[in-house]
Amino acid sequence: MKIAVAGAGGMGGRFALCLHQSGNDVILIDQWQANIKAIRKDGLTASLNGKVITDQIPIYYPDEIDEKNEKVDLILAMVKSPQLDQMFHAISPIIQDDTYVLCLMNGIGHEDTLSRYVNPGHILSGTTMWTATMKGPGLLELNGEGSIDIQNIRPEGKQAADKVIEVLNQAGLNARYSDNVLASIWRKACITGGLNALTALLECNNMELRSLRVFDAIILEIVKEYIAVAEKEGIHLNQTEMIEAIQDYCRPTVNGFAFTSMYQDLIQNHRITEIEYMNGAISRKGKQYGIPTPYNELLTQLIHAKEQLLTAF
Ligand SMILES: NC(=O)C1=CN([C@@H]2O[C@H](COP(=O)(O)OP(=O)(O)OC[C@H]3O[C@@H](n4cnc5c(N)ncnc54)[C@H](OP(=O)(O)O)[C@@H]3O)[C@@H](O)[C@H]2O)C=CC1
Ligand SMILES: CC(C)(CO)C(=O)C(=O)O
Repeated sequence: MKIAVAGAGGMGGRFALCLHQSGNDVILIDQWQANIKAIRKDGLTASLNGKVITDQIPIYYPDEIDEKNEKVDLILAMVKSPQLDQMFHAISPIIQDDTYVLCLMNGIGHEDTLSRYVNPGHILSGTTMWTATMKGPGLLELNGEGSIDIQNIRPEGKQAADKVIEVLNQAGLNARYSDNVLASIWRKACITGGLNALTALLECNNMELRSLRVFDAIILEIVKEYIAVAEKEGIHLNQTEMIEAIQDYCRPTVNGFAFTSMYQDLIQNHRITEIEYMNGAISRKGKQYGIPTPYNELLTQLIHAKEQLLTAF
């Protein structure tokens, strides 16, 4: 399959590497100059569960992409949420009638952005529990295990979803079909809502967060707010299941030693975060439905305050 991975960060790099190594024709698209330079010069290098591998994968700036140089079967959307619209606007020349798009990014509402550029019948949506850390330009640290849940957002996309799952599984990415991907997206959003902002504010990894005496009490309130808002959107989240999923994720044998993507953005790289697509979305939707969401609102405000202190934002 010919696949363009839009966003050559940690996660885009992980998926590109696995898909390329399993025999697909893969290109990367990114706009981080140092990253592009490094990958063009030395290839994409990853420490994959301790084993170092390097692979040569073509990489382009978005404005180098036009309809004549690259016709792709699938675009994997793996940028940070605030960049999605800009990226798809820039690469719209390669989005043709038979192109499919798979979005595995964190956050709520990306299908609406993608629908501006792609026929909704060609959008596949999903979540992933794989993780990745960008150690520097062209350099990835990939630890632990993960999975991918996917569904077509319109019935006509089912055949494409099955084909993409097959390709992802050939690449060892542990993908499966979800009958209710919106619920999977909300479940994942609730996990990131519990972990990401707190780890960035407290500057700790998942396991350290889990060890704090206040952890259970705060997580309970965040999760309750997610559940109340999700219910209004017709999505049922189970409180015990969500809390156990968050606790489980922090175990040393799962992803306890990992740093969340928000920690990486804000604390390591001093970049603005995806908070508006995570706890911020709950706070906005809470207002819309008349549901109080004080924990998610405060977390959103505190992350914005920290963005103001640490970034040029
Ligand atoms: N990392 C993780 O463990 C997980 C992440 N996700 C989600 O996957 C999506 C992609 O995330 P992820 O791969 O982590 O994103 P990264 O931050 O690793 O990369 C995203 C983009 O940010 C830019 N960038 C990254 N690092 C730097 C830097 N140091 N300096 C300048 N620019 C930089 C690059 O493009 P540009 O220059 O165009 O900004 C890059 O394409 C997000 O929605 C995230 O929430 C989901 C599960 C786990
Ligand atoms: C790994 C996980 C699930 C942690 O919340 C995540 O998606 C992230 O870091 O953004």
